[in-house]
Amino acid sequence: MSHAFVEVQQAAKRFPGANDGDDLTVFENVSFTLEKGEFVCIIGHSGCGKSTIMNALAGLDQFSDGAMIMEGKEIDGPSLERGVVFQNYSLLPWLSALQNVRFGVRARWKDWDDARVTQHSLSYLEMVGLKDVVDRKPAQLSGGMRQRVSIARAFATKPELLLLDEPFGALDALTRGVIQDELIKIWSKDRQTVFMITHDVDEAILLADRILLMTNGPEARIAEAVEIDLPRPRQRSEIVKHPHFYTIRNYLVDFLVSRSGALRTADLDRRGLHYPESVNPVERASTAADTPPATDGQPASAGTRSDTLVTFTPKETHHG
Ligand SMILES: Nc1ncnc2c1ncn2[C@@H]1O[C@H](COP(=O)(O)OP(=O)(O)OP(=O)(O)O)[C@@H](O)[C@H]1O
Repeated sequence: MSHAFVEVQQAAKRFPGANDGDDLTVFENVSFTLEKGEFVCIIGHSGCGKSTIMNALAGLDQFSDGAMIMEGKEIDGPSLERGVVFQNYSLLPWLSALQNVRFGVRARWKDWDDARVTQHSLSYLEMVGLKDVVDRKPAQLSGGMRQRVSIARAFATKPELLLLDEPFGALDALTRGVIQDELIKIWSKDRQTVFMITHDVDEAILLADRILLMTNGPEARIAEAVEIDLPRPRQRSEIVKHPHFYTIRNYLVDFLVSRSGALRTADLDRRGLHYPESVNPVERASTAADTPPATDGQPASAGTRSDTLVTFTPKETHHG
């Protein structure tokens, strides 16, 4: 029996309630897999638990229930096999860009001599366009440059699983576009497995093989996985011309604008649970639970269970 590269099984996260109140269940029954070499994005409204899932995969947090398995072994703490890039760069401020990357590379390959560590680190800094500023400290770099150092550091250590928590969230649109292109370039070369949080639908379509859609929290879940089968290599200016691009985009936007809240409301009603009125105006406004959106082209399959894969390209049927 074959197993996925990473499997999250029936995960839930609960926090104790304040002042002896009820526990807060952020999410429940979250199950998904990542195949080796796959680029998977997860989207959902603030507070549904995306970072909590990512931190658990990084080994920095634990689920209240459920299991996480990578290559047949339970994840029970941080490991060099799992690299993380956070939104806030997390560079060591007293080290130069090169020293920051060298730090990770040195920890990964302890038997490499200094020249090899430096050469390997420089090659990744060059890939993200920082060849000329490798001796600068983080404070002497722009936000975009700092994030490129973080990405170079994460990829240079060649972890088997890369976890990216909104890595471009703090960047302006132009810089974001440039670094997305660099990320595609570097991922195309190494084909590591990537799990990325983003709030940007266009970014998710540009980068992902699959996008996991989370309903609103508390009591969130993964409602669907959408397969992005636009041809690679993808370029921002080209994919918008693909006949499926806007169908996929409309589907995702509709999920975020209405279905993510409506599905949660339906889940709570089904279970007889009640939370105070949502502070999320989008959720308050939503009504059409379980109704796939009207798009200019319907997906080949659609549903509302976490194991539902939504595709927009009808698969070829082979006869004989
Ligand atoms: N230590 C804690 N105690 C109580 N609640 C917590 C704690 N840590 C996180 N939470 C709650 O868990 C929920 C999920 O947080 P998380 O950061 O995972 O969400 P998210 O989907 O990543 O949000 P965002 O998109 O804003 O980053 C939030 O409602 C948050 O308030």
